Amino acid sequence: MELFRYHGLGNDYLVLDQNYFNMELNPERIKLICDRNFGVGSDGILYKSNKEKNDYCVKIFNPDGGEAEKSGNGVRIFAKYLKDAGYATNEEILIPTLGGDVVVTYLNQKGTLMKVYMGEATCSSDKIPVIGEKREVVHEKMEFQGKEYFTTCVSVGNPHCVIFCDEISKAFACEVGPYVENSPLFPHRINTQFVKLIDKNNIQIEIYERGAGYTMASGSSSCAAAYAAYRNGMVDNDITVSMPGGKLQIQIEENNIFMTGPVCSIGKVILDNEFVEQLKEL
Ligand SMILES: N[C@H](CCC[C@H](N)C(=O)O)C(=O)O
Repeated sequence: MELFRYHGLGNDYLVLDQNYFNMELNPERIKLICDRNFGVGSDGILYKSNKEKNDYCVKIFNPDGGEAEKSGNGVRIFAKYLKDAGYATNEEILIPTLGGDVVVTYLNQKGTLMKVYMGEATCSSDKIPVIGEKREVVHEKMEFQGKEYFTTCVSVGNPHCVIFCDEISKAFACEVGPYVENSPLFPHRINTQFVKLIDKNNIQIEIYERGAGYTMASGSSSCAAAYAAYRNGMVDNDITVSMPGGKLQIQIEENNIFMTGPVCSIGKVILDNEFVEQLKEL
């Protein structure tokens, strides 16, 4: 059984292609594969099933075993895998995800840099979702861990809670993030970004992901944080998002979101039968 490791700005994923990994996935198997001590270790799994009628369809799983509607680094990685594995030969492809279709344009022959149409962003409470009456969740006071924060909530296919701060840090993201992720305000839980405004074209973020915790980078988080800053009138429509793992370029056209960034292939992982037997028991 083989799987393929990639990363997008230090947000690493394992690609499981049913042609090389012929085992059904379940939450327990996902958790063990993603475990950084007892398994291969990863920020998530990108699964290519043979059951889909569209060959480019991807299922996205978080290390906690839950399924995500979309992943920005994930779709860039999956597009690179499709090219590396010889499935994709065109310079532009459409990848269906649970949270809507994305369109990937390869910007070089190797496919290590690409521009992705991530779909439409929205702050509408019913689309995220956020409990309460239907409204635009922009600059709304919310309480987490007994403290009040002004938040802007965004869906780009998956849910995000964006909090603007004068200073941000990994420690702060890891302290507050779990309370936001699991707040009763968010029926599907939520990804959280802590955002420092640099200028009209630059923001810096720290990320606490739903089902994954702290990550070095996140494509959908970058889209959500940039869109939230745009909706609050803080930035223009061309924003560089800086994260601990690197930078992504976000462009906003009305509510349409475009993300440009790199992907890196790390290598193939061949699972020993001993570990495969462990997975089969789950
Ligand atoms: N944890 C996210 C999915 C991965 C997002 C992130 N890795 C990205 O690059 O967008 C969720 O549950 O919606």
